[in-house]
Amino acid sequence: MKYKNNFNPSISDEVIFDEILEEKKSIGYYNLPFCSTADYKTYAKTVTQKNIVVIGIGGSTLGTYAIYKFLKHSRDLDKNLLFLETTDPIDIKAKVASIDLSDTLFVVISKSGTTVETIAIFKYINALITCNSTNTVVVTEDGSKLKTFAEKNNIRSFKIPKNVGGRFSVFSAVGLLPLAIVGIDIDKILQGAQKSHDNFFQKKEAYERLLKKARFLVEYKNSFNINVVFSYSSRLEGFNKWYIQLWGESLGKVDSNSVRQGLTPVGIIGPIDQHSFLQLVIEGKRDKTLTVIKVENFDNDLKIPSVTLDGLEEMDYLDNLNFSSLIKNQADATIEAINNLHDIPCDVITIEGINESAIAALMYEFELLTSLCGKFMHVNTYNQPGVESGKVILKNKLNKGDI
Ligand SMILES: O=P(O)(O)OC[C@H]1O[C@H](O)[C@H](O)[C@@H](O)[C@@H]1O
Repeated sequence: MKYKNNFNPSISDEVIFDEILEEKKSIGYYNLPFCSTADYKTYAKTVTQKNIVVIGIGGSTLGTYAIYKFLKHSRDLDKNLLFLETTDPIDIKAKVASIDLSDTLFVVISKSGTTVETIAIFKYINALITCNSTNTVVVTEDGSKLKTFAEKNNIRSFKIPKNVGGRFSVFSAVGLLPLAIVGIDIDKILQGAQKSHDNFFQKKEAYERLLKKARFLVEYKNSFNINVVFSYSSRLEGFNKWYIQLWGESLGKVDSNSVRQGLTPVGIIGPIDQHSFLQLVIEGKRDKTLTVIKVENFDNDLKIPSVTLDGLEEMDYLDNLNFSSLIKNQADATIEAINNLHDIPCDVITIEGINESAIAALMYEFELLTSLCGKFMHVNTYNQPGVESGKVILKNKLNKGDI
C-alpha cells in the first residue's frame, strides 16, 4: 500500500515565528519598548497644570486609560487625568464642568489627525478657552492636518510613527506622554513590555505558551468563537476595554482566501460579573473560551472586620478575612467550577501586582497574541477597513448637511 496526503493545513510554530520576525521589520509596535523616553520626560517636567485632559478616541486613548486606571490608586499622583472621547453631550458638559479650564493641559491625540469625535470635542474646548502653546500639546502622525494645526499655532507636537497602528500604540507617545505628565514611571512601563518582548523573541517560556494559545484559539474558532477575559480586579476595567478594540479590530477581517474571520472579545470584571455573565458560561452554549486574570498581590490589607450582625451570624466565617484574599478565592472558585465541567477551555494569567511592569507586560503579551492569531488566520491584523467605511459615510453626511 502506498499513501500520500495533502491535509496538513496547520502552519508550524517555526513558520509562524519566522513570519512574525519578518513582520517585525515593518510593523512598528514590536520595537516600541526599546524607544527613548527622554523627550516625554523632559516635556512632562515643564507641565504646571493640575488637570490633564486627553482628547482622543479608540487607539488614541484606550491603552493610556488601561494603564492609568490600573495604577491610579496605587501611586501618589498629583495631577488628574481625564479623557474626553465620547460625543455624548451630557458627558462632555459634565467632565468640562468638573475642572478648572485655566489649570488644564489639553493633550490632543489622533493618528490620522481628522477623527470627527476628537476634532469636534477639540473645537468645543477652543470655544471655551484659547488653546495655544501654553495649554495644548498634540500627538499625531507626520503630515496630518492636526500636525499642520500644531505648527501654525506653535504648539508642541509628538509623533506617532507611521508604522504603528492606533490600537498598538500604547508604548509610543500616545500612551507614554500623558502617563509621564501625570507622574507615572514610564521607564518601568517599558521595562515590563521589554520583559514580554524578550520572553517571546528569545524563545523562552512565552514563545511556546503564546503560540500554543493562538493555535488553539484559531483551530477551534468555529466552536469556541467568543473569548471572554474575566479580570479579577476592577483595576483591569480599562484593560478589558483596550482588549476589546485590539482583538475585535485586528482579527475581524476577510482573510486571504476571502473567508470571513474573527474572534469575539468579551471583557468582564470577575467579582461582579460572576453574579451575572457566569451563568451563561456555565450552562449556556459551549462557544466560549475563558481567560481568567488574577492579581497575586494587591498591596492592600483592607479587612472584613469581626462584626457580628444580628440575624446574620452564619456569615461570621467572613470575619478577619482580607478583601484581597476574598477576591482571589472568588477567582479560584470560578476556575474550579469551570474546570469541573471539563468542556470549557480556560487559561489563567496571574500578574504579580498592581505595578507598571505587570500591566505593561500583560498588554505587550496580548499584542503579541493578537499578531500570532492574525498570522494563523491569514488576515491583515493592522488595518480596519470596516470601521473606515462608516467614517467616510459620516463625513459625507455631515459635509452635505444631510442630518
Ligand atoms: O487616532 P485616530 O486617527 O484619531 O483614530 C482613532 C480610532 O479611529 C477609528 O475608529 C479606528 O477604527 C481606530 O482604530 C482608531 O484608534
